[in-house]
Amino acid sequence: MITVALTKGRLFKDFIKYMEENNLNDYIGALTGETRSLYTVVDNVKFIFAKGPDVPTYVESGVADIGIVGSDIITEDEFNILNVSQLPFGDCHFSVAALPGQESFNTIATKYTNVAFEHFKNKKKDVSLVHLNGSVELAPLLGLSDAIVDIVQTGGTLQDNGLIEYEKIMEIHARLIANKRTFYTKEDEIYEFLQEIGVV
Ligand SMILES: Nc1ncnc2c1ncn2[C@@H]1O[C@H](COP(=O)(O)OP(=O)(O)OP(=O)(O)O)[C@@H](O)[C@H]1O
Ligand SMILES: O=P(O)(O)OC[C@H]1O[C@H](OP(=O)(O)OP(=O)(O)O)[C@H](O)[C@@H]1O
Repeated sequence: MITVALTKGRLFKDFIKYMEENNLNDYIGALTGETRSLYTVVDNVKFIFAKGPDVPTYVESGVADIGIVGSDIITEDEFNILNVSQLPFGDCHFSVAALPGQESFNTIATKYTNVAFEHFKNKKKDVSLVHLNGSVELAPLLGLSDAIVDIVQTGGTLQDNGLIEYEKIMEIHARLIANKRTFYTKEDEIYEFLQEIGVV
């Protein structure tokens, strides 16, 4: 038996869409049922459904053998895991955004304080960071910050709130991560699963 930690929310929807588009039908039925259960077992694979930042925690501990997580999560925080490979879904990017005509970028609101800190440090720019847990676009509208560092996918949220992108910081993709020990001790089962989902 192997345990696979899946990120709930958008990344899960992208994963299902990717499998549907590629006719990888082994797991779709079991994963898309109407239930609030947070795990399901299909043959030799147990899937658990977790919030993004918790997926590497499960994998690091060995409770899960492999995981699917956004690169945003493992860029923001360090985990003792194998960062195995990029997956062909979950594409978006980190950007700096603000109101049009904004001239100073001294205060930055973000969920991703480490990403923002590194970005402005590399530019040799000293900024104050304001940590928020969501709806980050509100901050420049209300004067809490000059700008934000946030994930942009369609650009719809920025547009609907009258903000524009000033700088793209980095691309984000779904990543396959693995436990440093069980990736080798359960190599055959993991390889078989990765074949079934078309990533090897
Ligand atoms: N538009 C987007 N906004 C945020 N994350 C996105 C977006 N598009 C793809 N992703 C990817 O999906 C992952 C999970 O995103 P999701 O929005 O479901 O979680 P979240 O915003 O952390 O959760 P919640 O909204 O419940 O706090 C992210 O870690 C990221 O890699
Ligand atoms: O470019 P878009 O396609 O509009 O996507 C980007 C938006 O989606 C995410 O927010 P989310 O909906 O997860 O809500 P949150 O602000 O509460 O995190 C992200 O933080 C942006 O606000």
